[in-house]
Amino acid sequence: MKSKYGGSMDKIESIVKHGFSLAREIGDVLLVFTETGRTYKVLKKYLNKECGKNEGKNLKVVVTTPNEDTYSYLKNEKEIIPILLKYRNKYKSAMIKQAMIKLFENSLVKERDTVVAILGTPRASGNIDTISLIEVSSNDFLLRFYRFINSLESIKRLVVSEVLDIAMELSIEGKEGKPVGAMFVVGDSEKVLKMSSQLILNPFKGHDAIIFDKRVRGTIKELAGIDGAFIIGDRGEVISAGRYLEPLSCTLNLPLGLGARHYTAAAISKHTEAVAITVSDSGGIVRIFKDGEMVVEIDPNRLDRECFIPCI
Ligand SMILES: Nc1ncnc2c1ncn2[C@@H]1O[C@H](COP(=O)(O)OP(=O)(O)OP(=O)(O)O)[C@@H](O)[C@H]1O
Ligand SMILES: [Mn+2]
Repeated sequence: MKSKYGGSMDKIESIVKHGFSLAREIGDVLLVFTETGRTYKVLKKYLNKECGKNEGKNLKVVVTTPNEDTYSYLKNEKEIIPILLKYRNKYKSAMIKQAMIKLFENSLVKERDTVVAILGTPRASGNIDTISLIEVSSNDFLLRFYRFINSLESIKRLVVSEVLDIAMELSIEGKEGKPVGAMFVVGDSEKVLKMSSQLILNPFKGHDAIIFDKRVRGTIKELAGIDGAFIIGDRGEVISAGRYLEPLSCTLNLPLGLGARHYTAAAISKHTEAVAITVSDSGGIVRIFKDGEMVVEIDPNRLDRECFIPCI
């Protein structure tokens, strides 16, 4: 039977059925990707069926979508954990990476966990064609990100996750169709401010702006590309933009080819408790610096071989 979205229903049905039974057999988390919610509706039959019940197996079922309407529908569904993806990727591995980052940020996955993902070609709704096995501990990128995000105390983790979302959106969307660079310095702001000075009048002065506010998010994206860094407090307060960082000089062990933005980000993270997140304006790669090290490097869209996730 052809579904109105193109993929044949029987194919989708059997992928969901086998993905679910695989997850029950060897997985800790079942991660289902859906645009319209239809794949979830196929899964729901197995979740509710007597034999499908995950008795004695606390299998977490996460359903993720980039579609706000689908997300509001999923939020009312029992037995699943809905996650909203902030943007649509071009590649399956990038889509899985985005979802895995969300799972880490929400403490839904532990280091030794196995995740079974059911997905299709991104941006082609209804075309479920892949079951993927993700072992956090055997994937270098995922393991590094997992350990980084778990090294942060809970509030800071929320703030860093929000800033990382903004950085990833800037990387994907750019500004007026061109790549845009940015640097965000999160936490230990008193010390960071002492090690920096305003390049321009501070647009956030006196505004009590908070990073979780959608209007502030929009303002930051509008201002992205100006010289200097955004300074964000431990609780998400946006303290300044256009800030020139002058950290003490230090020897850093960074990959070759990075310039002043990245060196300064690493240096400020070495001399303070701050985490620095950069978006490169040549290529859009997002990098995270902590304790003077580049701990994570993410290219939200390129098919990143090194962390290509094996798909069945
Ligand atoms: N010390 C600093 N403090 C704040 N911002 C800085 C500092 N150094 C550089 N930047 C910002 O980084 C931008 C890019 O500088 P540069 O090209 O040297 O860095 P980069 O590491 O090569 O980054 P990109 O990959 O984006 O080109 C500068 O225009 C400036 O806005
Ligand atoms: Mn440069």
